Amino acid sequence: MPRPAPEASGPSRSGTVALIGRPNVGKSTLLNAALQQPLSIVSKTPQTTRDALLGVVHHGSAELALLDTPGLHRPRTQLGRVMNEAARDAARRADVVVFVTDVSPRPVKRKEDGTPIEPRSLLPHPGDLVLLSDLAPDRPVLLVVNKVDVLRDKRHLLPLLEAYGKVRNFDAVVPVSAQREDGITLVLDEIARFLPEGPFRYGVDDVTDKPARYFAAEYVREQILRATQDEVPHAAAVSIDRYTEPRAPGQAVQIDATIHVERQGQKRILIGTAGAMMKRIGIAARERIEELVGGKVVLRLWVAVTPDWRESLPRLEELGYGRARGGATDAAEYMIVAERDAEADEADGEADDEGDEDLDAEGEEDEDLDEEDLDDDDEGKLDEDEEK
Ligand SMILES: Nc1nc2c(ncn2[C@@H]2O[C@H](COP(=O)(O)OP(=O)(O)OP(=O)(O)O)[C@@H](O)[C@H]2O)c(=O)[nH]1
Repeated sequence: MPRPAPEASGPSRSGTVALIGRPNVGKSTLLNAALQQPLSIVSKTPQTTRDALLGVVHHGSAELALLDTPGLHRPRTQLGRVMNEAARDAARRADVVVFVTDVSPRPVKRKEDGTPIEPRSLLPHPGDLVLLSDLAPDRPVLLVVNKVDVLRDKRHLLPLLEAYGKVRNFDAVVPVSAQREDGITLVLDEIARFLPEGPFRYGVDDVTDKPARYFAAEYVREQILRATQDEVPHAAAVSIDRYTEPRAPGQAVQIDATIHVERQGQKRILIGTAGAMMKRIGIAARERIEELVGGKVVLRLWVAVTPDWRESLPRLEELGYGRARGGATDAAEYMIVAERDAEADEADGEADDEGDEDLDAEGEEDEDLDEEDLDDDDEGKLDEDEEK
């Protein structure tokens, strides 16, 4: 159900708002809830978001330019460093910073015999303490504590909020469930209070500044994240080789895209037996892109092995990380066509049943990360080469 917009009152306010936090805490889900549309891709795999994504929300007399950002983490690749820098850059540019965390239970410290040193309680995440120690000292910072729906005993919430309050004097603290869209209006109200007075910079119907081809690549990647596990989601990138608008009404948008992976084994997994995995990914991605563009799409997917693309700055540039997404590719080796025709529609039905499976509902963390979340084992430091 659409959220009722508050009455516009007082002078207009407008500004940039960075959603910052560790991977997987729900920043993209929060952006989507604020926009009331699933613009940003969401998955249970940490480090889903790879670059800053703008979503514009008009809320009463305020215009909020919300920037979803990659989760800040301990980087092990150039890609990780570029992602962290995108998040830090957004925080530097923002008028207001929204620091997002979640209430996932943390492991407790134990004695040698295994007995817990302290009762199992919710504590601020150690990674958050690192990130908050130098976050935007000179501008409003709001704390959003997400995923409160997972708390069976809501009495744990207040001590947790109090504990975060001791870490930093937040300008506002709002517990939410972004997934259930609970508390979102309050978050927007609080942000609006801290925005500078000024005219709106976007049209009332503007949602983002990225072109449809950017989302075409992201929605293919989203399906890869949902369909694969272990190292494949982290090793996959998508480039758009061709994006052609329809020449006449009723015709389809034509998209050619290449999925880059780093090794032959990952390519085999992605293709699947007789191309089944690729077909499933292609169909689901095409449907998502069709919703975005509001018309028919023909999507052709290739898979290419592009060794060590995550370590190569020129490759990252080509793939659009660290700047506006674009980029043609070379050496495509495999093609699957997922296009809307009678045969494909038939296949859609079958793929849908599988696709409806909500992988996100598992709420599990991916153990096979090749880049680390800032977790309890961290010594409270990012990599030496990573300026904070
Ligand atoms: N239970 C519950 N799960 C949530 C909530 N919000 C997000 N999630 C889930 O948490 C996971 C991560 O959500 P994202 O929105 O992708 O998190 P993110 O912070 O953008 O992640 P990165 O891209 O890694 O930075 C997904 O499986 C979401 O469905 C919530 O309010 N409650």
